[in-house]
Amino acid sequence: MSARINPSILSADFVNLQADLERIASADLVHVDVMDNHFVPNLTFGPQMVGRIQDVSPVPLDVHLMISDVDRWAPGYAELGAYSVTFHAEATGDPVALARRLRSIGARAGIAVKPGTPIEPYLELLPEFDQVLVMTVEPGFGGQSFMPETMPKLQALSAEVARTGLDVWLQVDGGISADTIGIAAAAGADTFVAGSAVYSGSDPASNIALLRAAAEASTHTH
Ligand SMILES: O=C(CO)[C@@H](O)[C@H](O)COP(=O)(O)O
Ligand SMILES: [Fe+2]
Repeated sequence: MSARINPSILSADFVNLQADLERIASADLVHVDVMDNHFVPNLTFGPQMVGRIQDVSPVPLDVHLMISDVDRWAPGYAELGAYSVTFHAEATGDPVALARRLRSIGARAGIAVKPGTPIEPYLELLPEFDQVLVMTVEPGFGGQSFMPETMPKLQALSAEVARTGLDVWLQVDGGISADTIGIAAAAGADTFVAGSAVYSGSDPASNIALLRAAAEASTHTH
């Protein structure tokens, strides 16, 4: 497996975003955190801004919706061309219907769970999704500490992926660094979001390479 590294632009410079996007051209996807100050206590940007990011980004968009009323808003992100659109399980009453709608528009459909949300109810729904995002911090802010107690959810997901042979990506988001990425990779994650660990310091490209090497080293030894 080649580890996918998706830098989060939550840690980028919002007034020099195009330049900060070009600095992560060696990444697999760019992770775009949409927050509404309702589902989470923080506010970022909406469809107009994400549309412009889509226009200029050197890599495809991995949109993470931390918003309420997601059934209303998520399809618009698929329509503007996002490669994947991930919504929170806690924000919709019908995750399967929403995932089908996103796929019908042409996006990969992702479902995310907060640290306190169990994964068991979603295991049997895996064929409906292209990606599952296990939050490794409480959603809302970058720069928080990785929560290792979320790892059993990844182990359950990767066992189910192995059992079924489905091609579902297992993503982690929050507190991922060169020190923690190996823990998540060993538990079964294959797609890694990193904000502060990519944009801190002067060279995001070498941070991406470091993270990729650390994830792959850990995957190969397990
Ligand atoms: O969704 C979120 C936060 O809610 C993330 O995507 C953060 O942006 C990750 O930042 P770091 O923990 O890597 O600094
Ligand atoms: Fe995120």
